[in-house]
Parts: sequence; structure tokens; C-alpha cells
Amino acid sequence: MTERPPGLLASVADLHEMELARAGGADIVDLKQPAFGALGAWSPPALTAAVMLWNAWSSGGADHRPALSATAGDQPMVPALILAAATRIAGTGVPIVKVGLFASPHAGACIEALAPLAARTRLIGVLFADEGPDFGHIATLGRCGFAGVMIDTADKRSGSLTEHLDPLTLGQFVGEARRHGLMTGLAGSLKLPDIATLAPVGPDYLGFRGALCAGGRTGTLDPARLALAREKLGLSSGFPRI
Ligand SMILES: O=C[C@H](O)COP(=O)(O)O
Repeated sequence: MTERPPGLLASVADLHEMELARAGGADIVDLKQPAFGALGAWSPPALTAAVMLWNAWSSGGADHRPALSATAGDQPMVPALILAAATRIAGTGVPIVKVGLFASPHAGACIEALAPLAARTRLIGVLFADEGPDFGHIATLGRCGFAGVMIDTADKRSGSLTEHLDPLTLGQFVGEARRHGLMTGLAGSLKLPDIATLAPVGPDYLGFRGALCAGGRTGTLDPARLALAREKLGLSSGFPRI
């Protein structure tokens, strides 16, 4: 068990949800368009507007300013394409970019291609529980200067993270990532009861979309579900730690 509970990453589909997630105390507000895939991306103009809102939170004295991440889309595992996509997202000023590393013999080359970008933007590599994730990539992510690594699910119909990987395996993932200086997140159709199973694994964050929404992951963010998630994480009092 870590000394503190995991933080809460909430994926949001628009600026209104972004504000709801901030007000509801998310530790990371994650800009993701769930209708476009596991790591569906917001458009660059929408990301630019989100960065402006995020900056306004600090200058406007918001009671709580979460970290801000954005997904780079479900890209093919082609080094030049993945670098271009991540560079486009980073170019909007989003401080943390989540890049999907789908199962492929070229995933390692994609990580290497992102190293120059990782030197100037915080990158999170995302592995996928339903694709038999290769934990060998963790060392490469650390060597290439990534800030963190997450596990999510690629096919949202294939079951949740906990149906694909057991807590022991997830603990090995967290331990290996930590050994390489990477922050960790676990996600993938998580339900709120999964918090009791996954918090003891010790990730830095648990990530949610579907469980926070009315109408599933392509529905709308529900502040009541967000509050419940915070409560279950033991984050109910005061605002988060970032
Ligand atoms: O990064 C976290 C994800 O947005 C999780 O989405 P999901 O809970 O719908 O699988």
C-alpha cells in the first residue's frame, strides 16, 4: 500500500465537463474524445481553448487547479506518425500528452521516436491490458525521458482492466515503472468498486471515464459520480495534491 491513496484522473469530452471535473476535485483533467476511440483526441482548436481555460484557473484564483493532460488519438504504430500526432497536441500548450502504445513490433521504435519531444513535454505512454502489454517497454519509456506510464484498455467492449490483469501483475507493473522513475496510472472501464482492489496496488492515479458518466463513456460527466469516486479514493476532504 502506498502512503497515500491514488489520485483521480477524469477524462472529459468538452470544456463544460472540464470545468465540472475541476470543481469536482479531479487531480488530473484528461482531455479525451471517447467517441473517437480509446485515446480519442480533441481537435487542436479545442485543446487551445482548454489550455486558455486551464491558465485562467491559475490567474483567476480557482480554489483548485488540477493537472491537465490530453490524449494524442489512436494512432498507428508508425514512428513518424505518432511523433507528428503527439507534437501537434503538445503544440497547443497542453502540459501532459498521453500517447497510446498499441501492441506492435514497432512500439519500441515509436517510443524512441518520441524521445526528443519527451525532453520538452511531459509524455505518458499508455499500454493496453487487452493487448497483452509488454512490460519490457517500461525501461524504454524511462530511458527516453517519459514522465509516466499508464495501462488502459484498447477495446472498451473487451472487459475492464481487472478482467485482463490481476492485482499481482499490476503491482509488478507499478513496481517496474517506479524503478524507472515513471509515474503510474491504471484505467480501463474501471467501476467504482474496483478502487478497493486497485488502490492497494499503489498507482499514482486511477483513471475513469465511463464510471463517471451518465449514459456510459460517450455520455456526460456526472458530478455526483465524480464525488463518489473521490470519496471511495479517500479524497473526500479538501482539494488534491498537485
Ligand atoms: O484514462 C482514463 C480513461 O479515460 C478511462 O476511460 P474508461 O473508464 O471509459 O475506460
